[in-house]
Amino acid sequence: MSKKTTVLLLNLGTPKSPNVSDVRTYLFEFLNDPRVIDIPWLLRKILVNLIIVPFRAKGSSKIYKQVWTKDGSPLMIYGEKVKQLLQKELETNFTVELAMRYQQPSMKSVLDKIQKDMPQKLIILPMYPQYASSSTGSTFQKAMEIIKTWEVIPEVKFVNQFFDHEGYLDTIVENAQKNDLNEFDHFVFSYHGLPIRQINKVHPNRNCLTCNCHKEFKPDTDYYCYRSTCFETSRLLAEKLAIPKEKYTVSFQSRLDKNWLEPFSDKVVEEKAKNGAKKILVFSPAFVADCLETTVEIGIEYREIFEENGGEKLVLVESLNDHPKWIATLKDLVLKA
Ligand SMILES: C=CC1=C(C)c2cc3[nH]c(cc4nc(cc5[nH]c(cc1n2)c(C)c5CCC(=O)O)C(CCC(=O)O)=C4C)c(C)c3C=C
Ligand SMILES: [Fe+2]
Ligand SMILES: [Fe+2]
Repeated sequence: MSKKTTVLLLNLGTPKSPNVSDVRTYLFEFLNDPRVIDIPWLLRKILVNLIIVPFRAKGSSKIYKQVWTKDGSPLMIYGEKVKQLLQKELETNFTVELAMRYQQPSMKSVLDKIQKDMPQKLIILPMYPQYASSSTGSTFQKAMEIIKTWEVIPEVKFVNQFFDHEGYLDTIVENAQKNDLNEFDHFVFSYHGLPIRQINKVHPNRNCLTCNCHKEFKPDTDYYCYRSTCFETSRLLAEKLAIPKEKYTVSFQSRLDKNWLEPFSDKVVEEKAKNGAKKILVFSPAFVADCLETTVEIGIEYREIFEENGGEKLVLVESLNDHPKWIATLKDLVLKA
């Protein structure tokens, strides 16, 4: 007999609307997460509530207005689509739910609903291909805080990451191949950045920036090192697309300050243009759906930087969104869990 199973898909979350007050509420919840701004409590309260949020809300709201569609935020729209498509793909003993780590639909409200439905098994699947404490780790912590209070705790499975899943990689490859790859002078794999101190917490006995975990992926020691898995994801994609080593760069975007992972994507794009690259293709493998960081940051801001510095064409590989191969990948991850 197959078990009654609930699949909980998760993503970061997005403001209720792009208006300044909703963006402020979203940033306030997001950045007060101790796994996101991982500094002592009092310092975080001062930094986030008196400096970052007040200074950032207006600018972020402007950017959210650029990404917003008549149906809302793309991250939410694709989340809902993926939930429905995955539900269709799975047997009737599976129920698929969607929640967001911050804002709505909240993890508490969706997990309350799941608790009432009493599944025998719960699969928690944050849609982040590479593990990071601030994304996947935070989502699991929140889920555990809620589930630990339940009278009946069902069998719970966590899907920690899937950067090396063939289906995930092949979906990106297929999207990239919608372009003529011979046309490009250079390829950039741009990942969401992280503070360096967070990366170093993963392997506290050595410095990630001076060790070789980006050159060679060693699962025994580096399985949860975000920097290492980002480089490994890029190597796997480059191999599938036959892109030679010297033709691609791995970089990190969306930094909040200078102590984040380097090289910074905006600087790479600028430098490539200054060094004569005319056409570049940018991948965003850390994001499974179109969002502010892809559509606006890469698609608009980096394109401008590239063109201002002598480049002609920056093309962004579209996100996995509702691609049938991505839905098949999620199905496989669920069935394997
Ligand atoms: C890939 C997964 C993500 C990790 C890891 C991550 C870490 C992280 N992010 C911030 C700060 C911000 N991120 C913002 C937006 C944003 N971040 C992710 C994903 C990861 N973040 C996504 C998918 C999005 C877009 C959401 C959308 O609705 O489109 C923002 C808000 C936008 C802005 O003001 O720039 C902030 C702020 C930190 C500090 C961090 C880890 C330390
Ligand atoms: Fe982020
Ligand atoms: Fe590392």
